[in-house]
This record gives sequence, C-alpha cells and structure tokens, in this order.
Amino acid sequence: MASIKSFPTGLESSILANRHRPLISVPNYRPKKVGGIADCNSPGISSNSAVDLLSRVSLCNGRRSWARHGVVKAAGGEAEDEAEDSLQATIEKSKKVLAIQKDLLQQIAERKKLVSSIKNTLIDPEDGEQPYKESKVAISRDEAFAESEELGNDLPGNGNGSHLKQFKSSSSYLDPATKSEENGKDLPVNRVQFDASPTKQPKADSSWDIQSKEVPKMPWQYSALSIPQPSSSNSFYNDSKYSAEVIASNTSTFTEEDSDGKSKDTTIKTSIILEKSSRKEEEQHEDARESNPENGNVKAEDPTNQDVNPPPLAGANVMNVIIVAAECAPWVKTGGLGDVAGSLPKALARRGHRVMVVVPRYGDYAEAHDSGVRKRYKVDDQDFEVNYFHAYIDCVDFVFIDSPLFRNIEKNIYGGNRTDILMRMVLFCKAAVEVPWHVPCGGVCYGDGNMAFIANDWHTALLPVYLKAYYRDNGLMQYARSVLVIHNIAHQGRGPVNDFNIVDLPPHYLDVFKLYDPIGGEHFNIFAAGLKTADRIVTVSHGYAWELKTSEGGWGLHQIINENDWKLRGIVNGIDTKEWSPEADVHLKSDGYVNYSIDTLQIGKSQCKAALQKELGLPVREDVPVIGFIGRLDNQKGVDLIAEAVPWMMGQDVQLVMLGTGRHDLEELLRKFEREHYDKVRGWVGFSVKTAHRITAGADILLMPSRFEPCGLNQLYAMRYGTIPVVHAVGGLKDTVQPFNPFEESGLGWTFSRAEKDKLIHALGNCFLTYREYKESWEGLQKRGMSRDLSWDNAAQNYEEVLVAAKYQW
Ligand SMILES: Nc1ncnc2c1ncn2[C@@H]1O[C@H](COP(=O)(O)OP(=O)(O)O[C@H]2O[C@H](CO)[C@@H](O)[C@H](O)[C@H]2O)[C@@H](O)[C@H]1O
Repeated sequence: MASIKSFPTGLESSILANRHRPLISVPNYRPKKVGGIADCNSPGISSNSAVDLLSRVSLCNGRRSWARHGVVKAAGGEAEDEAEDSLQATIEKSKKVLAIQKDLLQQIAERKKLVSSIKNTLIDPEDGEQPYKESKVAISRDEAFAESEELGNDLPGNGNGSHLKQFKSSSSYLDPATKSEENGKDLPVNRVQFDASPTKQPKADSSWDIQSKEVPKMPWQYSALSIPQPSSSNSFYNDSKYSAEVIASNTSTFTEEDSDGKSKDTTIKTSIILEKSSRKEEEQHEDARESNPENGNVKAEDPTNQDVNPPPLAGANVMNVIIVAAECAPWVKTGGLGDVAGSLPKALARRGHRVMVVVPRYGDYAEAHDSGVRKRYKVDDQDFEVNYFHAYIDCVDFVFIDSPLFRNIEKNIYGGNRTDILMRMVLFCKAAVEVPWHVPCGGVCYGDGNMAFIANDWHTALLPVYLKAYYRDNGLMQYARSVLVIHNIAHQGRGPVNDFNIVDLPPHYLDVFKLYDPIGGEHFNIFAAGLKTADRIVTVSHGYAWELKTSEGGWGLHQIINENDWKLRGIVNGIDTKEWSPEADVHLKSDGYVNYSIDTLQIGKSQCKAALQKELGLPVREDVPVIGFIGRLDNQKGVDLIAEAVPWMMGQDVQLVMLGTGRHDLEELLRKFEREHYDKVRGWVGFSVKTAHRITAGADILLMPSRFEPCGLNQLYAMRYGTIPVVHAVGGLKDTVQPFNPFEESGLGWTFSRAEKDKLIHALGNCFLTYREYKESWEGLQKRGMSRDLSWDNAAQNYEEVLVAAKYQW
C-alpha cells in the first residue's frame, strides 16, 4: 500500500522549493562581478518583457541569498587594492541607487496620493478594499522574498497559474522547457509545434536557455492577446531607470552590504519595489484579460483599476487543473457526470485556478474552434489522428478531442460493443493526457508543472495509469498528479484479461488491471487500475465513501478501496446555480411557466405547476400533489420500487410525472403506467433537459427511491426550486436530505431507510399529509430548501484541498 512520505522539515522544504522552482535555475546563474558586487542586470535579457522582468527579479533574489551566505563576497576576495576600489565603487553606486530610490519613493507617495484622491471621489471608502492594498506596502523583507518566489511560480515553466487565474488569456506567458534538477533531463513543458509520438521522449528545445539568450518569441506570442505595454500615461512604469528589476537588484545588494540602520530602510524599499513589480505584472495580465475579446469587454481607462483585483481565493494553492470526462453539459450529457464536468470546473476557476475540461467531440459544437493541432495515437495497433477543438467559456478552457471514433455516436455515447467502447476510451485518455503539452489555450499551453488531472469514472480511469506508465515512470510530467472521481462504481470497464492488449501498456502493468471476484472470476478491470494508480480518489458524498468500502457498496472493488482508504475522500457535489435557478431558468420563460424566487414562491410555483399540468394534458388542479421522477432508467434508480407502489399511489388523489430513458423494460413500464392511469400519470420516455427543468419547477414532490445513489443531483435541484424530496436514505441522498422533524420544524424532506415498497409508501403518506394539512410546515420545508447554499463553491474548496494533497505527495 502506498503511503504519504513524511520528510524531515529541511528535506521537505527543499523539495517543496524545487517544486516551486522559478524558471531560472539559480545555481546555474553566474553573476557578473561589478566592483565586488554581482550584477543582476546581466546582459542579453531583453527588457520590456514580463518574463524578463520576472526573471530578473528571480535572479536577483537568487543572488541575494547567495550574497547572504558569503558566496559573492568570496568571489570578491582578490588583491586588497582591488577590493578597496571595488568597495569605493560600491559605495558610489549605492549612493546613486539611494538617490534613485528616494526619488522613486517620492513618486510612489505622490502617485498614491493621486490614486486615493481619485478613489475617494469614485469608491465608497467603506467597501473594504483598502486594507489589503495598504498592508501590502508594509510587508516585511521575508514576505517580499516569498512574494517574489510566488512570481517565480507564475513563470510558465512550472505551469502555475496563480497569475493566470482569472487572467488565463495572458498569452504572452512563455512556456519554455525547464530543467529537472533531479534527473538532469530537459522536461518539455510546451511542445505545441513538436511532433512527438505519445511514447517518444519529448524533444527539448535548447534554444530556450533564457539565462544567456534573448527569449525567442513563439508564434502564439504575437496573437492579439499579447500583454500590452504599460500605458503611456503611467510615468512610473515608463521610466526605464525605475524599472522594477534594476531597483530590486540594487536594493537587495544594498541590504547585503549595509549592516547599520540602513538595512531596515532598504528592506521596506525592497518590499515596495517588489510589490510594484508584482502589481505591474498583475496589471499586465489583467490588461490582457480585459482586452481579450473572448471576455467580451475592453477595460475602460481607470487609474484606480490597478488596485481592484483581489487575490485568488485559492491563494498559494493555485494550480492548473484538467478535468477529463466522457461527457460534459451542455454539449453532451446522459446523467449527473455531465452536470459535474460542466459546473465543477467553473467553480474551480472562480477560486483562481487555471482550469480546462477535456471531453470527446461527439458533435459539431458551435462554440469550439479547431486549434489546428493534430496528433496521432495508436490504439490496438491502428493509427488514429486526433484534432483538438477549443472554446473558452466562463474562465474555463474546454478542449474537445475530435476523431472518427467519436463521431456519429452523439445520441449514444456509450454505445457499441465492449471493444468499441474500450478503444474509444484508450484513444481519449491517450490524447487527453498530452493536451497540456500540445493545445495552446488562449495562446499558451498549460505545461505539465503544478498540474493535476481530475479523471471521472471508469471511462477515464485509464488516464492515471497512462500518466504513470508512459510519463512519470520515465521521468516526464514529474509534477503532474491525478485524481480519480468515483461517480458510480457500478460501471467498471470489466472485460476478459485479453483486453489488456488493447490498452497498450508495459507487461508489468497487467497485474494492476487483474481482479478476481466471485462474479467476474479473474478479469480485466479498468476502474481497479485507475483506483490503484491515481494519486487521490474522490467520491461524490461522504455516505457513498463509506458504502464503497462495504462488500455491498463496493461492487467487487471494496477491497481495493479499503486498501486505498488513505487517499479517498467524499465531497458532496454542488449544483450549477446559474443553470438551475428558478429566478432565471430559461425553460420557465414560456408556455405559461414563470420564473420565481423565495419571495414569489407561492404564486410562481403554482403557475409553473399549472403550466406543467397543462403541457402534459393532466387536469389542472392546484390542490393535488404532483410527484415528479427524473432519472436514468436502470436498476440504480429504484423504478421497480415505484412500480410496486403505484397501485397504492393511484388510490390517492395525486398526479405522477415520470421522465427517463434507459433500460427498455423500464421505459415500457413508464408507458404502461401512463396507459393504465391516464388521468393521473404521465410517463415521458426520452431525454429532455427542458422537461427536466419544468418538472423540477412544477412538481410539489420529487421522488428518488434509488437503491444506491453516490450523490444525486435531482434532489438538490428540487430543493432549489421549492420542491420537496422524498428519498431512500442512501449515499448522497442521506447526506443531503435531512428528514423533516415536525416538532422542531426542521429538515428538508422525507427519507426512508430501506429500499422497500412499504417504507416508500410510509414516507410518501407522511409527505402527502403535510402537504394537505400543514401548509405552514410545507412552506417552511420549501423555504429551507431554497435558502440552502447548494453551490459548487464549498465543494470546489474541498477539491482544492485534495489537489494540493496530491501535489505534495511523492
Ligand atoms: N431523461 C432525462 N431527461 C433530462 N435530464 C435527465 C434525464 N435523466 C436524467 N437527467 C438528468 O441527468 C442528471 C442525473 O443526475 P444524477 O446525479 O441524479 O444521476 P446519475 O446517476 O446519472 O449520476 C451519477 O453521477 C452523479 C454526479 O456525481 C451523482 O450525483 C449520481 O449519484 C451518480 O449516480 C440530472 O441533471 C437529471 O436532471
């Protein structure tokens, strides 16, 4: 069983430091001696480049710490005369620097005065923005170091998006190869133009030695998204003699050389200067983002804009995150996985991460454009070319992998025989794992540093295996991690052991896939391999995390899950509150439906109920409870339980509306209910997002008698729409629907403890009674549900913790 290594503090911090290593490897830098002081302004580095600027700051910081340890001084220890001369030169130079700094401080003070006077006229002083900005000026020297290291982290070589966060469109980020100190190999970070086969050792581009050469401009740097030059109205930034890198270098030198009272002064100056350079960098990215036509707006000239960006919510945890899924709403969705893949990324992006979703291109999606990148991958000894399409929406990059294998299955994405499906998933995972190398998003590839994949369900459980077998085992993608999310353990990608030949892995990987259980015998199991190889495992509720470890809930994988319990975490799904909002729902804007809120609940909801009844041809009656069911028709969703309870239900004055698609026998059951009870039941066989929204709004009760339910989204949507859930207390349903307590007027719905007809009837009976007799309690249930925070924000924060845990695990 793998375990987290705990490093002794020193080792750990040096490893962490390596992982945050700036683009330029400091030990390779040979500072030029100027009068005994190393010169940070090394020639050959072009000015006016954000990267250069950062590089210089990084270089200076690197050298500064050398100087602290006497390395620079030792280099100056030649003839005594020379030393005196150089000391004199140093003093002279230092004086000049002091003069420059004084001048600079004065300018900063004036500029601050100006900005705050403008702000006072524009912004309410109580909006709480000032403290952060002001306190930053007073940061200590150590903090300044830390901050400058953060700048280093932002360098594209390590792929950190802390500045890319909301500013992902800042295309002038370069992405050169980084050196691996551990293995001495060049790690390819950006290989947009390279033509390497997936298993080939990627080419290192030696021309990327920015320590000695000017950084070459790559084609994508000339795009419209290039970082704009500082505004001409900004005299501070325009004055080259005050460029942050020069000042930072000189100031740091000064701090080193002076031992008396001056050091304190210069510390503050350093802080200010680094703060300024960091701000300048942020402004440039912000400018790039604002001027990005994809964002649909151009920033107005506003001198106070430099101060309005709060730091990312994720803070120092900002990462590049790549979510890989077989479906993603709104383009392709068969169930809850599509919803999660469409909404979790946006929540992660809101926290400041640079986020991409990779999904097959099953159809011709209008928003996505051909990136022009073509790659070839082998699947079962056949060569397949893939194209990558790209869209940037809500601060998330969506990359669609196009191949003949994915075409013409839009209506049946999991269709075909076992080998067909397996081949699709092999191609998808092989191509997906290299997306961060090949696909320029907003002009710049993600690179493989500070990056984590989030794979979902068995369809993409091969990704963690490929990441390990093809790359990390070979010293590549050393800083990339994988998290595997279990949405449903019942589907595992099982097959005969021979299927191993199709996945194209080194022979010793066979054992990772082999599984014996009483049902399947010895077989090939993709989910098993993914669970063993992923750095972390998430499942979509706490209840399900527990159930997975039982022989009933683990579906043959419980032993593997127990063995890997240390890396498993339950995180309850959120919902996309933009898509599922009764106030703004686009499907409630016609046909008699209306948008409503908690304040207009009674009127709005009864109007939607009437519209639903009318649309479905049911008697339009306010007093009859309408029960809804929405879901995939399979064993999981407990449709058979509903079937058992239907005779009882039909004896009540109720209406039942069911929407679903799936198993043909269950589809037939829906049709039969409708035929036999046409005055009370509608069974809609098919997949209709609009109808799902309308049922959620128009029904009074949502029934979810699932036999197992990892999380369940429909009950969450229902609560948001003031529709009361009645659920089997299992998995995520148990986690999210607190049972109604009539004595305390608490809870959110009704639950029943066993998947049995009588239990279901009992819960429904109580629900009907409350609906009819206790209107106030009913309204209380509705309002409590509607006012719950069901958004993804909490869950995204928890995912972030998992990603960070994976990142620091070796
Ligand atoms: N016929 C139809 N027409 C229109 N829309 C339909 C539909 N049938 C289902 N849907 C929609 O598909 C989604 C289903 O989500 P669920 O979470 O309930 O189930 P699913 O079992 O697919 O997901 C799995 O993954 C999710 C996400 O993690 C877990 O919540 C869940 O427990 C797990 O089983 C909902 O958005 C629902 O409205």
